[in-house]
Amino acid sequence: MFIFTCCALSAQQADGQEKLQLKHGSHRVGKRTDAVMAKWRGYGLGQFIHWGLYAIPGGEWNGKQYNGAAEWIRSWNGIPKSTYDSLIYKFNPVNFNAEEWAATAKQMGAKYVTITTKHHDGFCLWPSKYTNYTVANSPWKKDIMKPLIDAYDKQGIDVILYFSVMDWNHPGWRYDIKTKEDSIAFEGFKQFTRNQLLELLTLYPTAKGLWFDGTWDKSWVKQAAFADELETEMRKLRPGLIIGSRFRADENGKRHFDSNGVLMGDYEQGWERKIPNKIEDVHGNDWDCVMTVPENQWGYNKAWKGHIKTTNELLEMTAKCVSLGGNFVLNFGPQGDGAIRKEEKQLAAQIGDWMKTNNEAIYNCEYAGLEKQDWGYFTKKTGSDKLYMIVFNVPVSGALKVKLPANTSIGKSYLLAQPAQLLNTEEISGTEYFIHLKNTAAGKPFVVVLEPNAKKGSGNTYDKAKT
Ligand SMILES: C[C@@H]1O/C(=N\OC(=O)Nc2ccccc2)[C@@H](O)[C@H](O)[C@@H]1O
Repeated sequence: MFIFTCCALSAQQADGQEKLQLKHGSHRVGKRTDAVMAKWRGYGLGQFIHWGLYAIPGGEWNGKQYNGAAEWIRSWNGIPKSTYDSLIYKFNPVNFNAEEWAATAKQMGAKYVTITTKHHDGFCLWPSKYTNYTVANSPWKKDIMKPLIDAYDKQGIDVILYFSVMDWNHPGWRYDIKTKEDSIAFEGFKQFTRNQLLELLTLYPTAKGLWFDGTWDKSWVKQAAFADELETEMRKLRPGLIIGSRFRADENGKRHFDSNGVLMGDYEQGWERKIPNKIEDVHGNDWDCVMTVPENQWGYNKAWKGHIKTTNELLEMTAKCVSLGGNFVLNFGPQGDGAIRKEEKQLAAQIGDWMKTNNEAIYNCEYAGLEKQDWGYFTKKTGSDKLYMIVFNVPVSGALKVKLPANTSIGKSYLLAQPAQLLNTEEISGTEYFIHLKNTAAGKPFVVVLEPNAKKGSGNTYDKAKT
């Protein structure tokens, strides 16, 4: 007698776990090992750009503030949908300057940028031939994506294209497929989606990846086979293309991780406005965290409310992400006229100031595998033993505790900003040390470099307490 599990054939796995044989699950276990993904892994810091028609109202309509995220204002019952949709006739960003945007990202120290090509409202920042709802039919008329991609490429900042599958403007979009009519309409929508994605990859061949969004509704979750085939087609068209875990579900509707718990896509995209706390939380996968400056505003909002993150907070988020093997991506929401708001320009300048001195501890660094200490975060240079201590909390003692692996000692340590000034390191026990700071009134985060040595002899100098 054959016993079929509810959703798929199962096979005994080497470790005894019941592994489902999936047709549309993940096609790879473990991290990608190619050079394109290795470069992505080392980016450290990125920029997100949310820009579109929603930047024109900026979270306000007829003097009333929309309480949600500004880029979702079309979903507010305070605006007739057709009225929002006619914003296309007001899209004329006279202060848009692609070189300025790219220069701001360069100043901040971003190594990659994710730019909205089309958000949930369906308005395309490129002249797509598959819909009229594009820049081509706005007063602006011109392609926005090409000058942006060219400007970022010129700055050496890699471009990832954000694409919302959910498209409120397209007549074929459905939240779920319940009737025959839904099914027919959604088949047309799927072809439209495929056409636009192949169009983007063809028009902008230097784009390194696609950042998918709007893929949580049942209509798309039910398209495991179609999405799987489309992902394969896009990867064939653009070898090395980076696609995250948010694009598609497996045949059981599992998103981000398939029914066997294996990551879908090339990196985990679930870290939206949240950061893992410990290395176990990332399950050995690549990942990045995308973060807003206010609590939850991606598109431009005239009136930022609540807590606005400070430079030091954002630097600490960057350090924490890199210390746990990920990248940190900070969102910018340019104004409807195309200018970047002054608060974001200030943040870019201040973060950039710090990165100018300390980026060695961020770029091409990874999880150091050391016990977290209260003073801040460890990172390790990929392919080297060099360790960095990114210090946010200087202890009153001025002594930074470090626990190294057995048979490792500290060769030398110094402030990254003052490499000639060696710091006094004191061995507490076989693997524990204090790094004694000369100046404990830093006032802003700083980096201590540790150059470890293989330890002569073995183990502890002092016997463990007999308890
Ligand atoms: C980066 C952000 O991504 C989004 N949504 O991300 C989600 O993950 N949404 C979500 C998460 C859990 C359940 C349902 C939706 C968008 O709606 C938002 O406007 C912004 O572009």
